[in-house]
Amino acid sequence: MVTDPSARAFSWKKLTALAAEGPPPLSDLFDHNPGRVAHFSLEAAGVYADYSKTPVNQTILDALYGLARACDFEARRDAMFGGQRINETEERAVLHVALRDTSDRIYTVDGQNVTTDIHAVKDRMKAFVEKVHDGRHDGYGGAPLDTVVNIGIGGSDLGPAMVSRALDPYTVDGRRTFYVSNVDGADIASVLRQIDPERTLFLIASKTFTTQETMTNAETARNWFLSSGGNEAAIAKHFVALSTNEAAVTDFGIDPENMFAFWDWVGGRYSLWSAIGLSIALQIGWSGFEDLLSGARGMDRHFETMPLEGNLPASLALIDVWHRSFLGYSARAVLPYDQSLARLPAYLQQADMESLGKRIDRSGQVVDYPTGAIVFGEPGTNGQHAFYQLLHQGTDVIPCDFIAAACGQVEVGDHHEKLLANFLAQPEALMAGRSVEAARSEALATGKNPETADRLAIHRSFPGDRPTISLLVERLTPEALGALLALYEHRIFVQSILWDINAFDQWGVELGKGLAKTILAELEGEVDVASHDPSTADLIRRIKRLRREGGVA
Ligand SMILES: O=P(O)(O)OC[C@H]1O[C@](O)(CO)[C@@H](O)[C@@H]1O
Repeated sequence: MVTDPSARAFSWKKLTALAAEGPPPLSDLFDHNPGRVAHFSLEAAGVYADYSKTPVNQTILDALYGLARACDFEARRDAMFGGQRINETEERAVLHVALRDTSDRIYTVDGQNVTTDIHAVKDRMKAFVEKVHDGRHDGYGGAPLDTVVNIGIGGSDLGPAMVSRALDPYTVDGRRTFYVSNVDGADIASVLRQIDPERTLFLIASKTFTTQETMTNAETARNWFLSSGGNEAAIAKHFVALSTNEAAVTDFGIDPENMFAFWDWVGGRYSLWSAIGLSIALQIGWSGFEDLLSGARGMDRHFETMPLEGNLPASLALIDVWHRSFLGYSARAVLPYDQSLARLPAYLQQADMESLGKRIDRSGQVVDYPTGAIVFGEPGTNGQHAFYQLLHQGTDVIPCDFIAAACGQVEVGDHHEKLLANFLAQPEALMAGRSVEAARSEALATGKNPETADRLAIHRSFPGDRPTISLLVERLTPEALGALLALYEHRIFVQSILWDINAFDQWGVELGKGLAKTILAELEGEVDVASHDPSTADLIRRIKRLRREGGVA
């Protein structure tokens, strides 16, 4: 589907040849060019990225830029901002960028202005947040609605839940926000135990309003509300829908007046900027939510206007593709040195892996190169005491994103300096490593006898040469967070351009969903289970028996 496949093939071949020479050792790169940081770092919208500790030199970077051009980077980027239906398998435009644009620019899809609709919903959201905050919209008994429970899953949960946690210090006094996602009843049960129905606003967040987990939890919340003092008339005050599907919202029993809409051109995993972000706005106030949007807008402007060579999301994406498709690194760790970003890895798992976990290209052909990497992570320093052993000494090379804010949202004693010291030390250690000889000397220096030092040296050595990208903001404000998230969104999009895959569909989630429906009927009834493979059939029978014996079925 790229306009000039031969140019793409030429660039791909060139990069394959460069990779075959072996990635340049990081220490050599710094030895040859001590000023390398200035050439291999960029700043945009308050986010600084140092990618000098990745195995790229100017020749490799130029070849990657060449590949991006051959893949129509600019045209594809412009097609997104232009509202073209670049999500080809769902025949949808991809315009989450329009949600955060406060300028007077008009975005269109098929010639239809979508900006007016965006403003209309935002105006309603703002008015609603203000009414809840000042008590004009109160609970059925006249108490303030100071508790929000967002019920959603995937993009209708991960983005808002991650932002809500990240911006906790910006919470309007006295407000509490909970997120329920899992169909496991334990999830909603633990939230219901902590809330008062008279003070709680339930946001039922679902793009389709058909998702099994969300509808089940919404039903449970409604039953609990009705059995805990609320009545049918009070539902209108306490239940709000965030969705694209008005018919399903009405069927569920929520008045369309209590629905905040968004549109099919907002992908689920790109939806926190839409009505799906209502829980964030209720938590931090409307102006805080606008600051989040405006930070993202800053990154959008940079991404849309900056030529390839200075373009931060594009440059990081090129390195990702170099790592994944040419050097064969199959995973990437996301390591925020910031406890408030504890849910960022989970959010990025959906954003990245649901977008890039594809093996069919845009022309319907099976690709012959690796695409999306496995994304995982934990906040530093916790991860250091868990899986960093493998990052430092394991057999796989796993590129890492290290993320930090120079100033803590909360500065307690010297905690933040200690956090930052670790944020700086780990990438240095991953790059520098330690030779067997240095490990032996260190063992001797710590009092080991020569025989023990000899024996342990190899175990205490580190291969080094492990790539990292360091991302730094001044402080994790709503603006900075918005910019950081938009950076990741565009980085994912650019990778998809280079791989010629659709970053905006998710057919891979359908098969298991469908089968679960069939199995549910079998678990709940006396239906024959012979239609499954022998292993699944045996598990179903075994579970039914255990549930009978356990007294729950
Ligand atoms: O918002 P909905 O329609 O309930 O969907 C939730 C999630 O389910 C998916 O469709 C598949 O997991 C995601 O893309 C989406 O974010």
